[in-house]
Amino acid sequence: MTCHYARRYARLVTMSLKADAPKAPTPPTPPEDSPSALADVTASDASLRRFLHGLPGVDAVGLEARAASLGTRSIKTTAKAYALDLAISMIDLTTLEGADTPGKVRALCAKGRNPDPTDRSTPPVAAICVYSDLVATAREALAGSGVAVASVATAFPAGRAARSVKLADTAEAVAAGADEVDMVIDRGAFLAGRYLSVFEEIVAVREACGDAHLKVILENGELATYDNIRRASWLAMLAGADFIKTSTGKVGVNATPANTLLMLQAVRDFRAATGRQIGVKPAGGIRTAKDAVKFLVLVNETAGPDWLSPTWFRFGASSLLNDLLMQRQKLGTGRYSGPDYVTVD
Ligand SMILES: O=C[C@H](O)COP(=O)(O)O
Repeated sequence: MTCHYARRYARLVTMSLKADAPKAPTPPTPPEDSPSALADVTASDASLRRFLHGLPGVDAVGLEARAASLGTRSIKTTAKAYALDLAISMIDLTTLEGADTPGKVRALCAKGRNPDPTDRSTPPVAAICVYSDLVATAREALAGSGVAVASVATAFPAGRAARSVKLADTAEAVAAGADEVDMVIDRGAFLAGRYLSVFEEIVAVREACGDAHLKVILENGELATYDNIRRASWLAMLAGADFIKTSTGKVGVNATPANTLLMLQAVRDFRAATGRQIGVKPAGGIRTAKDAVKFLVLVNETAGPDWLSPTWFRFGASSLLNDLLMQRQKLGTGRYSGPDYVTVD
């Protein structure tokens, strides 16, 4: 990347980060020279480092204050009904336990495709997310439902394996019928500043995905700083991620309003710079309808309404659906059902 491009992109990002209001919903026309500019950015370890370290530093206090203030917004009852259904339709209903069985995955698939058998107006979830060896089971259980199969891959959650193993893991998941692959980045390489190695690995996994969508998990809880989360977001987007995802759900700090807000800014700015829209998936620790609605407010106010659909925003969650169903039922009938209303996963 030339200094000219570094300055130009840094300026563009700085400008768009200054505005609090969401951007216009129509994707802007990308700069005419954007492909060559992006190729320059990733031409070498040095140019990639220059670009990532040229991104504006994150004002941590401002970021957290903004996330907290958006979290206090209340929404009207009519908007709440819409928000609950939207949140359900955005769930990647997840089971990622060592003790997972085909039976458990089949039960989860049945729940995901028809979350409330007493109310057929309840939308299905977006996807069922499982380990790669259970993809075939999920594929069969979801046949004809329109619910996607997502598979974690690349030696999830640690990502500590040879690249050949990670690529084989990805290829197997896709061959078994995964529509979406959730990979983890090599945090060790990232934190050591070996950005090009992380970039190349994402590119290789992207290739192994074929037509499957690629979600790139940054594992924010291990990246130590907000500046690193911004850098990792840009790195993943430059490498061809379809989605950037906060966390595996397996470390101490997972999705937070602040780190999700930061990633929403990144996808907004990336689209302004390149014309390419990338999705965002907060995952881990999102368990209540109240929290889900707060995240939807963040999406609307930061990236904008273009991201308010399952195509561009997902919740990675194992138990959020239960609370959304309880709140949905309360909204419809004025009371909560008994404890048997939702299945316990
Ligand atoms: O990607 C999804 C997470 O692993 C699920 O986390 P959770 O059990 O905290 O909802």
